[in-house]
Amino acid sequence: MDPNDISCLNRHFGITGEVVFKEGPKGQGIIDVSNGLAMASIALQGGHLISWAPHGEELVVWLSPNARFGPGESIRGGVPVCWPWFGPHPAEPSLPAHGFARTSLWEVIEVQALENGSNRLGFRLIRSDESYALWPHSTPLELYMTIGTALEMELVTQNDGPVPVTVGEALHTYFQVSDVRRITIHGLDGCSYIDKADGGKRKRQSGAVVFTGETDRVYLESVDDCVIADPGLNRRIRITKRGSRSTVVWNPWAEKAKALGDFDQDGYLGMVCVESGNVADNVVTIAPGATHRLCVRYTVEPWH
Ligand SMILES: O=P(O)(O)OC[C@H]1O[C@@H](O)[C@H](O)[C@@H](O)[C@@H]1O
Repeated sequence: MDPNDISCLNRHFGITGEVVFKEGPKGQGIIDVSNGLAMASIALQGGHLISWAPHGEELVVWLSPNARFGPGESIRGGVPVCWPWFGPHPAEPSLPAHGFARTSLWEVIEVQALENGSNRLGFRLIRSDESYALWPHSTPLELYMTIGTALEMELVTQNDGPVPVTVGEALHTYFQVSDVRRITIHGLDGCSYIDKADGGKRKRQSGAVVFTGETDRVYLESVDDCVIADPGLNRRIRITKRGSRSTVVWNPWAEKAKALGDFDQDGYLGMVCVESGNVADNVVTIAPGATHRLCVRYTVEPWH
């Protein structure tokens, strides 16, 4: 099946009124999910979830109004899939930052209506000559999303090759917040981190994370739940994970956001990235024939 053919996708995988494939900005294939519990949208390029909110809740996942949707462009916001390396390539800095999964086309492999009212969607990364040139390994990659009161995402890397492969990865989730200067992030107290906004110095977190300027940190050996406490939106967002030993916390602040060019005026104040993955010291080596799973669950809790 042509992975871009909207009517074919609707015929094979659509669920009337619940899971609908459509043409989005710049002709990109988009899936709109609206069930009794939540709404979400996903771009087929990047296997990129671009919005999610349980019913009755403000958007949880943030998307820049200036996000670019062109072929091969990464979308500012949502949940970019960083794979098979995170940030700059470890040996070759001219290669695309965060790997190629977020700019590649993904094919749909399953859509299900679950008994609890959620929808489960499955995607497989489509490999191309270009991506084999960047990453000459046979490592099929699948992504599963369950859309309901909770959002669950599972990134599954299979090593089909004859040698071990080492993967860096993250679900680079952008969260909508009332004002990044007023939120706190809990669950990282005592973790050591690489401060990318301070020349890569190694530091240790003490207490909750607060934001007073550009923040770009890779927390290592971080396995506990992270909670974004947002008094302005009267809620806490809980991030629970398995198969992930790193958490990346990022806000570009004013100058960097301006330089990136796909944030709107003061847009950086309304977002924060809390990324679950395996990065830097925590990259994962997968033995031949083995499978690695990165699983993350997002829920919204009331303030009180
Ligand atoms: O602009 P990009 O490639 O989407 O990356 C955004 C940010 O992603 C974060 O994960 C990195 O830690 C930052 O260093 C980076 O600036």
